[in-house]
Amino acid sequence: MILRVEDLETYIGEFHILQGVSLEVPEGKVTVVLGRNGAGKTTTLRSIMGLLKPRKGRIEFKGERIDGLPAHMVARKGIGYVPEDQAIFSGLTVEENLKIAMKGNRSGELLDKVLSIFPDLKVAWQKKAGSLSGGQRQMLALGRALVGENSLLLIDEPSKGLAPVVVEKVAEAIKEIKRQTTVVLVEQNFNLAQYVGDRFYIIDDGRTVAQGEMEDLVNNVNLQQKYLGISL
Ligand SMILES: Nc1ncnc2c1ncn2[C@@H]1O[C@H](COP(=O)(O)OP(=O)(O)OP(=O)(O)O)[C@@H](O)[C@H]1O
Repeated sequence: MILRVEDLETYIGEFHILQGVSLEVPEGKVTVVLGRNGAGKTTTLRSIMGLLKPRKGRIEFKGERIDGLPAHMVARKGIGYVPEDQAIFSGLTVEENLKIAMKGNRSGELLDKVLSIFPDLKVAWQKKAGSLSGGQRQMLALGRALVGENSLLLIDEPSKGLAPVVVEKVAEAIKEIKRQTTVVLVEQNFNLAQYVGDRFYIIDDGRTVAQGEMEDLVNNVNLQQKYLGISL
């Protein structure tokens, strides 16, 4: 397991938001985190990333404890985070956004790979990120996390606000990303989750309530109705 999260408890102010989240993330796979609005999915990613400090529990990355470390240290260990609101620099070009994210890596090999996954970015190379479409901005956010040579990516709802045809592109991109990097994906779009996911976790009311192979969830209508509000 590249990442283990055990019985995590996180407060936001006085609110006890996470009350026991556990995850085991196998290397080279996409682990999807599902759950209703407000269940605690984003809070889980932010806690792993060191943006929120958990009050209890432990987080191990490659066998080493990372809970309590500040976010820049967690990032340095090789965990990339693509938040819902896409951390990109609107005033900079696509090229500048990617080159900043490359840190010390100058080989260009990773950049070539990223541009082959996202050919749209090559076309928009000299455009300001702020002038891109929603789909292109999402691809730039994913591209930035990828060129940063991370061994784990935490991706929060990449399909949010995108048209179905663009969601398909994002899905294909995540399949490609999986060939290079382990992924933890928070996603409300069940079709996308099903298409790219290998394993799943369901979080409800700040707790892990179910886990398993994605295929088992696809076949378990009861579980889908109980926690995801999917009615068939
Ligand atoms: N700054 C905050 N202050 C108080 N409560 C917060 C704050 N941020 C989040 N919460 C609460 O924490 C709970 C979990 O939020 P979180 O964003 O982790 O949920 P989520 O599962 O990612 O849902 P969504 O899909 O709506 O983003 C929610 O009830 C939310 O209202």
